[in-house]
Amino acid sequence: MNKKTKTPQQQSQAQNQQINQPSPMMQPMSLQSGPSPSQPDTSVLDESGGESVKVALRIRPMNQLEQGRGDEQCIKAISDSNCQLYYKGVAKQFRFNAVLDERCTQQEVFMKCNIQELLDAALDGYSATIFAYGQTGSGKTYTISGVEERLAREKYISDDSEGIIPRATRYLWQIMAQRAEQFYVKASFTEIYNEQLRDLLNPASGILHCRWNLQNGFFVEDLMIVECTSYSDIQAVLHEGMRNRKQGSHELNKDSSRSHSILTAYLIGEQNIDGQIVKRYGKFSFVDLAGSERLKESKSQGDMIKETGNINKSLFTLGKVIKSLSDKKNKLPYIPYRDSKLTMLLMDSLGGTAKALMIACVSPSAAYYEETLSTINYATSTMNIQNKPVISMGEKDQIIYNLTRERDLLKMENQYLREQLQRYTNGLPIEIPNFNDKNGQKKQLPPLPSRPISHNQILNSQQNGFDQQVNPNNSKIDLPVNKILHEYQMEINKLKQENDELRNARDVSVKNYHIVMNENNALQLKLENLEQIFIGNPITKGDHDKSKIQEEYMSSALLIENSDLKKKVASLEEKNMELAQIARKNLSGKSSDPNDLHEIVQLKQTNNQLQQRVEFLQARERDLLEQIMRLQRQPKAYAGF
Ligand SMILES: Nc1ncnc2c1ncn2[C@@H]1O[C@H](COP(=O)(O)OP(=O)(O)OP(=O)(O)O)[C@@H](O)[C@H]1O
Repeated sequence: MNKKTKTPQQQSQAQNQQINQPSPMMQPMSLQSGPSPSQPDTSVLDESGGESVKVALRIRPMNQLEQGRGDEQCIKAISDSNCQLYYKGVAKQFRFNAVLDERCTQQEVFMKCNIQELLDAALDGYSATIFAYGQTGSGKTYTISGVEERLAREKYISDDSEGIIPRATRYLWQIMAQRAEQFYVKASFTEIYNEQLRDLLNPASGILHCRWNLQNGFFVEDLMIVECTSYSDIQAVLHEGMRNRKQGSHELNKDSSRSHSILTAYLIGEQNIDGQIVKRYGKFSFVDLAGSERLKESKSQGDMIKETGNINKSLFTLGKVIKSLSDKKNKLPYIPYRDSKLTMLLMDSLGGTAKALMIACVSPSAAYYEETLSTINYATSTMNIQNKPVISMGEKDQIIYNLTRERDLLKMENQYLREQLQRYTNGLPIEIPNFNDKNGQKKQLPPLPSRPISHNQILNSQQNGFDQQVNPNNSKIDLPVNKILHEYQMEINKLKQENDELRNARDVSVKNYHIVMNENNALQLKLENLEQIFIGNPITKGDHDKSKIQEEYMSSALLIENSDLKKKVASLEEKNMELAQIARKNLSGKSSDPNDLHEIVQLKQTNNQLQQRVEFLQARERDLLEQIMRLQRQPKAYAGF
């Protein structure tokens, strides 16, 4: 780890620059090739690109104190996402994105909270935050970092007890080595102690200030940001910070954290897109909050009483922020972010542009029922907070990025439409295109745009076109870049035109499909009706047995006069409808996707066959009617009936 001490002014400037522009002295990481383990983005997005803050509840095992007292359990997991809280024989159920019970290992926490997905997003340029919330001694530090005293030791040896930070950073380095971009990583570690900001990597710098600017929002001025060129560098950051973090010992936790800590990894990715270097500025923050406590329970003494007061005060403000963001009915006139340092620094993660995960930690003991209920209420409100995650990048890069994304999406869709139409013309079955290249490797889909887009938005953008046309006279963009942007725009316009034509051709085919489908249904119904008339009287060509026809006619005539017949006819019609539906399904095969154009070819063939059968039956019907008419003209034929 390279530690650099700067004058406060230099640091302030460097901070803003460093986050956005890696210093030329920084060594790019060596990249190796390998399969990309990147996962699909499974975040649920609303139409406006919003995404709720995810919440996992972790129940730690009973500790020695609780076991020794013979405490009863007040909370238990009943599924992967539900838990029950008991109080005086009454059980209340709560649902979270994940519920992790006392048997859940650290590795399972990492997997079940889908932390890899958040890390992938941070590498794509998003800001992501994981924060642990809960009563003192509930397992926040254990979850976020691991066993505190082990992490602070000079020689740290990794084991199963290690928490999210070591696992996440190790994952980051594995994935960075496999991705096509070049990454630069920096890290900072700060704590809020007694409502004052301190640098855990440079404690000598004293009390730091929280500032705000347009580019970064709230940030810690003069905070040391160190370059990390390897996993061991960031491990050293964790070790150094844990060593310097304010700790205290009280009745409920011998290693109680007396401060809120924030370890941030800045991930700057550089990607070459068609000869243009596009930069993205991802960020990952691991927040370990100090635990709330009741002085009566913790029996805190001396300075710790003041610390507890400050901890509880900032957590109270956090609660107000969460409440005002989540409770839409009782909205406060403003969100009280500025009421504490903690909420200022978490502004982006709560109701902002970051992806966020809260891990709410609780003790299972009934002795802390009230604290557990309070944590659950906070956690439940937090799930209602909507963030709007965005990728962070420069304006020029952003435009290029969005244009290439638009172009690639159009190319993909046009290729698919072309394939469909080609196959339809050749009468071949339609295949869903796979996105594998010739070597069987999964093709990388174009990266996400700055604002994640929903499927509808993709469709809309393809239907409505690229609304924000690039203005070639944009003075902020230099000339060569401007030319490139113009070329992109032209290419997109061409693709859009082709897309419109292909879509029209597809629409015509879909229309045909529906016409043929309806025709077939009508024919099928007709066929069923005709066949019903001849139930029990198989129709064979050349059947000229007159006496048989007479019988048929007479029994039919009587039936028609019978009032019960109407009911029978009605039920037969119902049956026919069912049969027609079954026939329809059989006709259309397994898929009823109107886009599946091959279906139309098959349907047309079936349609011809049905037409022939119906024509035959109609001829047969005419024949019978003629014979009936003839019989009517011979009254003797009825006499004996
Ligand atoms: N899931 C768990 N499995 C095993 N031990 C745990 C678990 N969770 C917590 N512990 C242990 O319980 C003790 C308290 O946990 P921890 O220090 O993480 O609590 P905390 O919520 O961070 O408390 P504080 O707010 O006081 O800092 C530690 O000794 C920790 O190792």
